[in-house]
Amino acid sequence: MIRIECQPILTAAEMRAAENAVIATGVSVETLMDRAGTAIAEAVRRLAGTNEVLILCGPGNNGGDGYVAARVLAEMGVPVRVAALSEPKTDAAKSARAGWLGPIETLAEAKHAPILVDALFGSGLTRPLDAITTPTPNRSPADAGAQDRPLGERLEFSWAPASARERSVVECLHSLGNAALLSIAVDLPSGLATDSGQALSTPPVFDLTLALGAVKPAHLLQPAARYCGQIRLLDIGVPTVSQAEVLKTPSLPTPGPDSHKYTRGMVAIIAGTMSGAADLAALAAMRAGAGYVTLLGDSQGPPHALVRTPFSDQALANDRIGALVIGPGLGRDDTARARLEAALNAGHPLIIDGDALRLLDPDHIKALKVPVILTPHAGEFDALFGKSDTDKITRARDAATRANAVVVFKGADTVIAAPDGRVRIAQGASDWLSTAGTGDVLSGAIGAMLAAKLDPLDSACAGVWLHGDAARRLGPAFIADDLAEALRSARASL
Ligand SMILES: NC(=O)C1=CN([C@@H]2O[C@H](COP(=O)(O)OP(=O)(O)OC[C@H]3O[C@@H](n4cnc5c(N)ncnc54)[C@H](OP(=O)(O)O)[C@@H]3O)[C@@H](O)[C@H]2O)[C@@H](O)CC1
Ligand SMILES: [K+]
Repeated sequence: MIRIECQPILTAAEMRAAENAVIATGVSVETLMDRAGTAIAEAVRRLAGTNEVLILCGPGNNGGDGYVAARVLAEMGVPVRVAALSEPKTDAAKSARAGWLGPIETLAEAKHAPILVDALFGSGLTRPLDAITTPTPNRSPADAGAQDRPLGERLEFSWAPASARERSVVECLHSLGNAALLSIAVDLPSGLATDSGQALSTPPVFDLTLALGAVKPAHLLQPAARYCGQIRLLDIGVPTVSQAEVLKTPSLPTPGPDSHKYTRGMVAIIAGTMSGAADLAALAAMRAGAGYVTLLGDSQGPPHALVRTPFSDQALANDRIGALVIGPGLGRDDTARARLEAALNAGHPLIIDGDALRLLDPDHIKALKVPVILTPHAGEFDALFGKSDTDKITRARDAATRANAVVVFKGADTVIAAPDGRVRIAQGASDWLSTAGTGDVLSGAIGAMLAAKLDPLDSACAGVWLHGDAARRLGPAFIADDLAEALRSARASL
């Protein structure tokens, strides 16, 4: 089981292409399925101990992985049962099914077990699970329970119309998941759309998802990601490359004996109508490691290390400024517009956030000759680039190309896109980040990275990573001031 940090992220089609490339070298689908099922069985055995395992198998290759895992677990001596939704449809899944010599229960009648393994649907799911009625096996009501059926006896399913007494697949999955001590999804929790991260149906929240061969967008994008629990990658011998990767822990420059405040980087923050937001960005820039932070605008108070200067074209012209942050608390009045115009023309690398994003034209940004990082949340993104039903990765990538800027599309699933198509997605954001001022903190942290001369994509990634790590350290109910302070601990952990 491999941690997913830094791993390539593949869509369903990209994963199929990667598998087909391996198949073209003479490796059969059955071999890939055998590798997948064996890796699943090994992972499950480590977690299950002596507990009984129930594996739910669907009609496609995800179900095939489940049958292989069941066979291998049984060979390992782990108590295992199988429940199926229907007969397998693909040749590989049929062959995997044939290798399982134990009985098969119906999903609707399956009794729970301490360990639940969901191999109903993976990357092939195209429609909601509720569209499925539970199948009924062709056997008499007097027939004994499936568990008592002799080894190897086949159970033929037929598809019956839904009746009031039939349980939907979603209901079965929830009730078995709720009763389990540990629930594990094979590749993806059943019900999730691989590429968009939408929940076509609502699965239970799993404890662990075992991604096969590669991380998929649904492991990271909301709402899908919330159902995955911990995510681990299983290697099935399929080489993968992608321009999209899971955000990694940054490697940041540390000061040496020759360092001084300017070599560590000077960040200027432009204040506006709500100076507290600019104060938060400034504090964050300092705690993220900037050598010199100046706040241009009308504000007072600690910390004393923050250099407060009235806004002027002359103050903005300081050629030591390595990153200029504009937007937090800027307002949207004429003064705000004038300050934004001055910032765009100042010739410094820019982080544009908050109110400034509401005043911008993306095609204007494209014409700028300096590195630009935009940090919109969903509302600001829609206002700047327009609404769309397309997935978040594609939207962020298209926006980055259109504006010729790094775009940090914020949220519980922050997507960072560069104009050249590279994408990084953060995982495991704290839900407690949903509080006022955390966006201001992020813009300051990114400012510190850009001023330290990291390239724009690396700056955005490092800022998002530090921000996420600081939030995790704080636990519940922190405020943005705490978050800015905690950036120091996040940096110290590197
Ligand atoms: N390819 C490889 O080399 C390897 C692939 N691997 C594994 O394969 C998985 C992908 O397999 P997959 O493509 O067969 O898709 P899967 O998720 O099993 O489901 C598709 C089936 O479900 C059906 N179906 C869809 N929606 C439905 C609905 N709502 N209600 C009812 N039915 C529905 C659909 O029917 P159809 O849409 O064609 O009518 C089809 O029969 C992947 O996640 C990984 O686990 C590994 O073994 C490694 C090697
Ligand atoms: K699954």
